[in-house]
Amino acid sequence: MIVVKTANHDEPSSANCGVYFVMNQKLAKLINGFPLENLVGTLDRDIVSVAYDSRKVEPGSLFVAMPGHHHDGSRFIADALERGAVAYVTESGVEDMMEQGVGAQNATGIHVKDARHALAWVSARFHGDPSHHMELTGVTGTNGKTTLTYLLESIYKANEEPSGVIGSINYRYADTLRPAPMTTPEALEINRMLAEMWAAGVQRCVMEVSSHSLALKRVRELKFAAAVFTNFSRDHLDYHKTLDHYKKSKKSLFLDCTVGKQVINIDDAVGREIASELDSVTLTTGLEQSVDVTAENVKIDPDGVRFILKTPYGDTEIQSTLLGRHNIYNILSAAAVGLIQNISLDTIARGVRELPRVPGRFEKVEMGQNFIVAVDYAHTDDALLNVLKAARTISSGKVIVVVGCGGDRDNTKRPVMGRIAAELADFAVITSDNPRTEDPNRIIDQILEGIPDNINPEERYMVLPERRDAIRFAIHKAQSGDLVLIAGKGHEDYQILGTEKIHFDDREEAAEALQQRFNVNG
Ligand SMILES: CC(=O)N[C@H]1[C@@H](OP(=O)(O)OP(=O)(O)OC[C@H]2O[C@@H](n3ccc(=O)[nH]c3=O)[C@H](O)[C@@H]2O)O[C@H](CO)[C@@H](O)[C@@H]1O[C@H](C)C(=O)N[C@@H](C)C(=O)N[C@H](CCC(=O)O)C(=O)O
Ligand SMILES: Nc1ncnc2c1ncn2[C@@H]1O[C@H](COP(=O)(O)OP(=O)(O)OP(=O)(O)O)[C@@H](O)[C@H]1O
Ligand SMILES: N[C@H](CCC[C@H](N)C(=O)O)C(=O)O
Ligand SMILES: [Mg+2]
Repeated sequence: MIVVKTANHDEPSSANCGVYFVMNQKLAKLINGFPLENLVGTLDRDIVSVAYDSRKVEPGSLFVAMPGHHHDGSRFIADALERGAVAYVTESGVEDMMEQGVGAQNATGIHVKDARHALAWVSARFHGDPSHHMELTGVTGTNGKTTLTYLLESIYKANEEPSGVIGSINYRYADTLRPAPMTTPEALEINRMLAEMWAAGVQRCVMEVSSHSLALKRVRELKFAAAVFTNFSRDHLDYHKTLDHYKKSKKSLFLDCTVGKQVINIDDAVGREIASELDSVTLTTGLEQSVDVTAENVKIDPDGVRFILKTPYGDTEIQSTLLGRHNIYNILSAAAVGLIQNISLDTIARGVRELPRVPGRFEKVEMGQNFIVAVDYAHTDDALLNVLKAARTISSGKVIVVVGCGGDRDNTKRPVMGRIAAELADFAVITSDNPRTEDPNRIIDQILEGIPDNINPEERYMVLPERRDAIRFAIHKAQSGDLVLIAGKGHEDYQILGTEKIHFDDREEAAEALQQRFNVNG
């Protein structure tokens, strides 16, 4: 094994007046300290950019060839070199590559055991380790991550601080707003964005840390000032295969990454497991156990939640328009992060109060109708269970749910979601979510498999594979005081049919259905 040693890291390349310039970096400095299996060629090279996709290589790039689920990135080294890469990192033997003629153009070949980790390493160094200079909070868990990031962003805003957010809905800081193709992007994009935020004067960033990103080492070389665990339930078994692998990935944020302070919901069994494996936890949260941060005098009604926030730093009254008991957990976690970052209880309470809604999370569609219509991103069985329980406490009449499950994703949750929808709602309309390349009717059959035989389809559920029809049916069925919950797609403004993405927004569809039913605005 070879370990290259050079001087220590510098500050982010260049930052002033909100302008961020990336300077050339020496290859030796980028790879400094990372274990190498072999090295062919010189490290004394200027690197102008890092790329893990050969199609994004430019003259002077370092190309990191990653093992993929469809291709071995090493297949694209020749392409990267043709486009001007001056060095490449690969898990394949560089001498073999040279023998095959790859690298004949005098590029530097670096053989490593773990190219994903190497990408995380060089991406962080190339951008000057921005997470070392900022206060970065990572949020993991099956549900609640996006909601928590919005809460924390609102708390920072109440504290009059600019902040950045990386998560499922978009990536944003200052006046910059980018679409989010992934909840947690690759290490290269994360570090680039953090460096831009830092250069723009943003000191605090909160990011969702998905289980994929942990398993694929996207966040491995980041320094988290704080990490939060929300909860653990079934999801993503298409990728992780076993619940144990999924759990280990989630836990690895706390056990394998650099984390300063921890906020852990120990009402959750996996939260307790993580806490027991750590030497200490900065703040525990929960409603059922003896914890550091909890809620008392809880009131949940159709307008939101109210409670007394009890913390080691004192108590304060919390009011939020976020709905349901699950959101109390999200508020407790956000408040705990605020507290460990020295934000006052008053400011935390204000930040929570001033967040009116989170896009697509129990987002109401209001057209003057006398029943509630809410769009919610519940796409896991636990989320559906929680949101239907919340719906029940909010509705003064019946609860009607529109639900489907995504294709090319975890199919083990389908029958469980079917059972929960049929058991907890008064009426369920089973429909399509994003079928992707699967047959929508097959997905629906798998959902139906979970519905117990004693539930009468005529009275309690029906199938309408076209999502638009399902939404219209539910809205036409609702009576005064009822609640229509449209679950699964939340903020998504598209539907993926096969490999095609069409515009489709549950909120727009619900508004149109209401308009059609009541002939509102014409
Ligand atoms: C399962 C997964 O995460 N896959 C990611 C993975 O794709 P892959 O393994 O299929 O890549 P591949 O096509 O085999 O290619 C291998 C390598 O060759 C490179 N390549 C490919 C073609 C070429 O011409 N040249 C070239 O260099 C690719 O850039 C890649 O680095 O590497 C790609 C490049 O970084 C990612 O875009 C891709 O994420 C896809 C889009 C994805 O859907 N990921 C989802 C599952 C995901 O990450 N989701 C999580 C969780 C969301 C949640 O919690 O709900 C998220 O954080 O978003
Ligand atoms: N703390 C919670 N516990 C259980 N369910 C929750 C919680 N918070 C939100 N939910 C439910 O989960 C859904 C998704 O919430 P949110 O988007 O905040 O989670 P997420 O972890 O970011 O999800 P994703 O993994 O898809 O990014 C919500 O619409 C709601 O139904
Ligand atoms: N980020 C999640 C979102 C799922 C949302 C649901 N609408 C679906 O398409 O399954 C995933 O890709 O698994
Ligand atoms: Mg999310």
